[in-house]
Amino acid sequence: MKLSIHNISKRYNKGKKRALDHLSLELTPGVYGILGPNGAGKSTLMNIITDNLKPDSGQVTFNGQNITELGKSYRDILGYMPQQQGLYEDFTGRRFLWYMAALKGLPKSLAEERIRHLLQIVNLEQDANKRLGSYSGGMKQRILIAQALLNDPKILILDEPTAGLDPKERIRIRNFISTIAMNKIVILATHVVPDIEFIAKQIILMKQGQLVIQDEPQPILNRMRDKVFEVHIPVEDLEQAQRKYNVSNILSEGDGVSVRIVGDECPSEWEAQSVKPNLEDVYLYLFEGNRSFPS
Ligand SMILES: Nc1ncnc2c1ncn2[C@@H]1O[C@H](COP(=O)(O)OP(=O)(O)OP(=O)(O)O)[C@@H](O)[C@H]1O
Repeated sequence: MKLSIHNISKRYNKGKKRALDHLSLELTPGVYGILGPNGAGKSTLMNIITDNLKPDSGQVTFNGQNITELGKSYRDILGYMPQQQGLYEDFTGRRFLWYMAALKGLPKSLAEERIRHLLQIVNLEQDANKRLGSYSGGMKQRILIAQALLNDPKILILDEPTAGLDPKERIRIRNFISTIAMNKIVILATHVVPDIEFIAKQIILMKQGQLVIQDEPQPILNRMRDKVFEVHIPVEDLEQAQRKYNVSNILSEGDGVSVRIVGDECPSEWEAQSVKPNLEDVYLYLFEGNRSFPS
């Protein structure tokens, strides 16, 4: 199973605003984490992959066939969880799933079985008859994931699935995504960087409509070796450190602060220690520091 994005470009505002610029990707089963600052083109890409938006040039193919030509048979294998908005607050969780199953054209008997199964999977059986308006943020995210899974999709697209959740719910949703990812192409766009570091087979980093990097987490982290440092400094020096360096984290420690710095050069003002990079450091290095990896 392969989803290919071939050289896609897209502009808005009569060509004035460039959203995607000759983007190409190859996706096979597994979780892909899409990361990029606001305006990088993530939503535009997802809208094109879901065939809700036409690119100006380039094409998306599923197993070699153009998705536009596949039409309904492509939509039948697609599951999409949009960002949380416009939930039917008066619907119960169960009624919402029935409604979405009808929109997707699922036969009644199949819908009944899927809804029962999915309510169990997302752990909302007990709350299925409560109004969505009374659901917590995490419960709403879970019912949205459940609706995306109604047709047992081969391609699952999740837009910010953990937005606004507390850490416990985030971990739960993250683990849940891992377990349902088997034999599916899962595309997950998020600003919550640590969420994908642990579950993504590959990370896709985008900036200004272009692909910065598509690779497994470890090789990306390896490229950050000797670019992340920790210094222990007095509080008075913090402002100087923030002015001069890309600071990724500050931790109050005793009578000073421990500061995590991302950059090409080891800070010389203080005694610095090189530390193990994480994906947040990569994000900061590429996007806040406006740098690129040497090829
Ligand atoms: N309908 C539209 N009309 C005009 N410009 C648009 C439209 N949709 C997106 N854009 C612009 O295209 C660029 C890419 O936007 P897109 O929403 O795809 O990025 P994103 O990475 O999803 O951003 P975010 O993280 O903020 O959701 C941005 O500069 C945005 O302002």
